[in-house]
Amino acid sequence: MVSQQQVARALELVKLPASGQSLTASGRLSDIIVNDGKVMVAIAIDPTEAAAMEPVRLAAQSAIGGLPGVTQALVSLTADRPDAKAPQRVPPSTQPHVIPGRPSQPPSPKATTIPGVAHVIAVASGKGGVGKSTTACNLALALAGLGKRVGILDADIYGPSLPKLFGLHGKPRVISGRTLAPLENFGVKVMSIGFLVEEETPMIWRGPMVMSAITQMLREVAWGDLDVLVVDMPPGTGDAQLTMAQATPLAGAVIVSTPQDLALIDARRGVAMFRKTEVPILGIVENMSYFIAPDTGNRYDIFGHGGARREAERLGVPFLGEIPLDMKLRERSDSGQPIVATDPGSPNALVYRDIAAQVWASLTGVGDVTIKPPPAIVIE
Ligand SMILES: Nc1ncnc2c1ncn2[C@@H]1O[C@H](COP(=O)(O)OP(=O)(O)OP(=O)(O)O)[C@@H](O)[C@H]1O
Repeated sequence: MVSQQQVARALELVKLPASGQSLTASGRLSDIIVNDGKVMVAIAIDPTEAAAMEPVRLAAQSAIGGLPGVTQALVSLTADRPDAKAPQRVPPSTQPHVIPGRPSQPPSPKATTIPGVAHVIAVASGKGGVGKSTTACNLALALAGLGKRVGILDADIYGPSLPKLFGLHGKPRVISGRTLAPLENFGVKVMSIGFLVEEETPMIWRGPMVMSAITQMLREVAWGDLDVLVVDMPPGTGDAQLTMAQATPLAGAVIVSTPQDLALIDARRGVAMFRKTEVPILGIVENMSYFIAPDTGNRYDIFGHGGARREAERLGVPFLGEIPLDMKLRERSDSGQPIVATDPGSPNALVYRDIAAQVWASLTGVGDVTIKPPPAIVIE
């Protein structure tokens, strides 16, 4: 098993071009994270040094990769965003590897697009546990059901749930160099940090490391041609989420909330965060909106149904739909059999399809998306 000390020693042999100083002694290294053969480290740079430091990054990566016991080395350059009064541009060819640090001066420069990907959308929530990942998963499947080419990226790297939701296990195949092949199920391409680290591993990340991991999953994955890439964002509206919203070329954001006042306050923060970064709000989804008792058919508004619709009206953003609290939905999600893929004709799957149609219409400006019921299966 490789240790942090061994990595630090290996990086002593990598020298900075200008001063000849060793990388380890330069004070530019972040914490070295070693996790079951995978090593992650970031090098702090000034944005103007991006091109000059790229060979250093590559040298560091191969020095770490050459250590016995290392299965994967991820080295990234990280830069604090330059002061707005004195904008400094990073050469486009090196942009993908430069990760902004703690943001200080909104708005940010727009992130570069991902070749082959027409629209990147975020699914976000102001707070955790409201069903953001469940919504992202079923929205992606519903978009695929509308005939779109869809990928989904798990940016919720503190608690990646897409492997479970999509019933996917195993490691992504390395296609060439650093490029990974996404995994695929139900016709949707999926990439998650959960494929790269063991399930039970506690994930301790520093801000720049979060960005570096997400940036690599965005840009060093062979997504191919996609109509939509859905990004399951980390929950919350802190610096990590703001930086993420700035560094990703987002065409829009879907906010997921439960109907309670407390959740709605957080959802409002989510809307404000995307507005600040000039990302259009595609709309708000109310999850766990109501509950229909399966035995009696009685309806219960457990969390006070309708709050998200009112909030959307107040904020002047579209209200996309209501997903009930539903045991079958939870069971299917938890067993890797998402409802839109495995029971596409069910009422809840149709709600997701309706939400997907509205999202697609907003992205493309096409308002005539009609929802056809899925084909009936005839057994003769
Ligand atoms: N409409 C629903 N009905 C029943 N259960 C649901 C519903 N939506 C989500 N759940 C369940 O709630 C739990 C949390 O959902 P999910 O992981 O999607 O939330 P999240 O907001 O992404 O959470 P986190 O912030 O922890 O990533 C899961 O067990 C999921 O199956």
